[in-house]
Amino acid sequence: MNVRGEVTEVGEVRSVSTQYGERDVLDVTVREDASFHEVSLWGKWTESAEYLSPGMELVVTDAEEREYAGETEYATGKESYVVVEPEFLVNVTDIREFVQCPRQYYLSKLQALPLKYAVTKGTIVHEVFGDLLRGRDLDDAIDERVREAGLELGLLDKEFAEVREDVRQNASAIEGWLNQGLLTEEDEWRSEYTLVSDTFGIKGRCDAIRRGMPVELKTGKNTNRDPRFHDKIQAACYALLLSERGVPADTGTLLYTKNAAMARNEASGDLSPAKEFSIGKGLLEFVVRTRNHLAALEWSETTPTGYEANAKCEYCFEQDACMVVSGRLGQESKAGQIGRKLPEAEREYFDDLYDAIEAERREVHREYAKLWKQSPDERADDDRAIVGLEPDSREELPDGRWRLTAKRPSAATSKIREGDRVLANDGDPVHGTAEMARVERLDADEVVVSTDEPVELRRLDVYPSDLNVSRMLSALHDFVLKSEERRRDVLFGREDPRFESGTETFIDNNDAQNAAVNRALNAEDFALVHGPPGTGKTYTIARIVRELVERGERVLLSAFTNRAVDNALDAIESQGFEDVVRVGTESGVREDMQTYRLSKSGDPREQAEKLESADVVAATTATCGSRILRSQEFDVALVDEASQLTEPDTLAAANRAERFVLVGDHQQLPPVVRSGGRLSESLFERLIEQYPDAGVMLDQQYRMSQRIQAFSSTEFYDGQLRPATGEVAGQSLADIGVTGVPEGVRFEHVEGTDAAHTDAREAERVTELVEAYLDAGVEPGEVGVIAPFRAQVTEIGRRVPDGVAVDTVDRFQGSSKEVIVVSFVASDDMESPIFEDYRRLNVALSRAKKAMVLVGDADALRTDDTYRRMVEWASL
Ligand SMILES: Nc1ncnc2c1ncn2[C@@H]1O[C@H](COP(=O)(O)OP(=O)(O)OP(=O)(O)O)[C@@H](O)[C@H]1O
Repeated sequence: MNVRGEVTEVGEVRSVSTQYGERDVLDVTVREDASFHEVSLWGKWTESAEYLSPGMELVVTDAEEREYAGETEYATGKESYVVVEPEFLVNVTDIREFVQCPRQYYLSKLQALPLKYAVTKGTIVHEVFGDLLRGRDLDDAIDERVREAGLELGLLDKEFAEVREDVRQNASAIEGWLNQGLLTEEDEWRSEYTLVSDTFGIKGRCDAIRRGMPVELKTGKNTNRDPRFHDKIQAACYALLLSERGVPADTGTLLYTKNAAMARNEASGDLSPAKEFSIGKGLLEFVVRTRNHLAALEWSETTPTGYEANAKCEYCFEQDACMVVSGRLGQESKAGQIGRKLPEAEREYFDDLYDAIEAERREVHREYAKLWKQSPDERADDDRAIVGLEPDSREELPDGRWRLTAKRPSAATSKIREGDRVLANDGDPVHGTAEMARVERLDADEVVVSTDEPVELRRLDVYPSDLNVSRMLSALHDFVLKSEERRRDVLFGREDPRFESGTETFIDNNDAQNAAVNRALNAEDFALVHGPPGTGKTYTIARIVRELVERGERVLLSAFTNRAVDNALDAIESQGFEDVVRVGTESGVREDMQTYRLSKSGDPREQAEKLESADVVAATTATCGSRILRSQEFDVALVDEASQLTEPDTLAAANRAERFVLVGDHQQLPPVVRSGGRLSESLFERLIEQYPDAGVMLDQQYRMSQRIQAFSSTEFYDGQLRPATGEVAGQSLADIGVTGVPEGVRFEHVEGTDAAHTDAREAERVTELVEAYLDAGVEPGEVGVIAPFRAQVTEIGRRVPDGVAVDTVDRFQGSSKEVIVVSFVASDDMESPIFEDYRRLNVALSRAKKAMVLVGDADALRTDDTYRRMVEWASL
């Protein structure tokens, strides 16, 4: 049986004589639910004494059980593994690096892979390998895969023909091996296999499985008889995960594709590309112990020094980088330190944000653990999965991928959207078969996804990825260790931001907007544009971009969401400016902006030229951290929705440019982070508080009637917000031909219940109100309903007619409607916060143009000061 629980006590390692001689043993107490277990860890498992501490989670698999003095005791047996913090899912590639050197693992985490030919080529060769296994023609596969990497190759100054030849040499080795008769008809192949283990706390994607055994591809050479040790480790990880699924994988194969590509006379060693080795329990235990060590370092937030493993720094090609990082950040490292130590403030800042980012990563892992901790129904209720699918058809596509279709008996709500990358699976995403998939279509009664390999499509799961977390870390690294001193002086408050003087007229009907454009153009370091709801942020951004380009500057235009990036492009386009390149995935970019989208695939030179010559490049901040955009430099980075971005996310864009302009509103939604803490404050908010003079607030709004905007203006903008024109102020439903229904703002009292997150009675009332507006002639697309909880959104969604948008505040930010109904989910007290914080309330109350109805329990709402003022205002 497996023992799994929280460590409450760790003993001392003792040596005892047993029938096998002297052996070490470590006693640990583990709490599993309400009971405490004494567990003895024997032999090498005692190593964990060095890092095991109370509070950690521990698993002992196949523990031996015995009764002693009326108590059940457990001990590790021959088959056992001991796993520390299994919920922290360590990537197989990280274990491999950690074995090479823990410090290298740390550095890779910080620095992110740059654009490098070896990396791009490696990816292409892996893809061609998968294609060959799927039975594709070698030449076709090479042609297509090289083309697909066209943009990266072009930026690396590579020609199509040259890369083709290079890849061919590597791929021929594989093909030769596949054809060597080594493989018989019985060979069962499967390429790219996603494996996750909730017991061992490991996840990864194996290059291929042959007869149930792992095969790993390496695009390097190795003339020794044996595979390299760290390569073996990687294959052993997969073997461990496979054996957990009942496949006793005792052999691993490493394919070194460069081996056959070398001239025969070059080396005297073993030139066969494939090297097999046997995988014994000892190696698997080593893998688990290494993984434990890594997880424990992460748990205790300790920076590796390199001493943990017996790393040989003098042979390491990362030695210099390692010494610089440790020198500047004042870290202990086996390689030693060079470089000047950064000022204390910067080191503290680095440490604080590093910890915050890693805390966020742990939250992502916790989210991941819900894949097995929650039942399918719980996941569906939580909107994290679409369950109960019935596999319908599967079709192999010309490129060897698969299109899978399934029927969807119930169209429950979920976070999954078309274009998302999800985990498609047979009903059990962890122990069954699961494949990464792209959602092609999501209808009420059918789903269509595409995958590399077919699966029985019974369920789709949200796939929590820590890619964004990794990108935050490299943005932090780039800022602290690579940015200009001047930038750090300003952002760390040692110098004030500077502005050139001079004012010109760019916008003649709005003074604040004009001041904002001037501030942005005059900024030598950065400028801030504070834009409350509907004040023309996008309009102002478009004007700034156009003017910068006219002055010969290269601009990076970025925002948190694809939607905001596309909106800004739209505004730029409507100013008659079209020299723009949009970087993003096909599914992320809006249909009418596809013409600006730069495809990653194509002729290397042409694609690179398009990017490098573009005056304006537009992408989300997440994409700003990609290999492609990290190869580009700009004069100015202009970031919209900056108040919704974490500081490192904003830096990802700012790092790419000499100056930056942030546009946002810290009185609306803050950054969305799971862990809270330091990441919930945006750089925008920090800077506007530190340097109010660097910002300009847009004070005229083009959206709400006078009556609607009043509360938001007094509560959140010191009463400074005002309607831009008389028409905006005095607008009424009559302007759109609707009469006989209430305008302005109204409060509807509904008696509260003690139900926490839904209220059916209130949903009924909301529906009646919506119907009254529709009956009076308001188009469904012009009516919106906002509720604080998803459960209430579902409750209302199933009642109101199609076409009426019903959603949470987060989904409404940035949009507006003629009529808005806000459901406060009447409850009889204010125990659970309604809109989490007042900023969400501000967003909810500033979406309507002409009519807004607030529905809730007035007595309960009145117990909070802000809500009391709101009820009074709405009941006027
Ligand atoms: N100076 C201006 N003169 C005329 N119309 C303007 C001006 N500035 C903005 N507008 C108009 O006001 C409307 C709102 O502007 P915009 O979409 O730029 O606002 P926003 O602040 O980005 O909105 P949100 O709060 O939703 O992000 C648009 O229709 C825009 O054309």
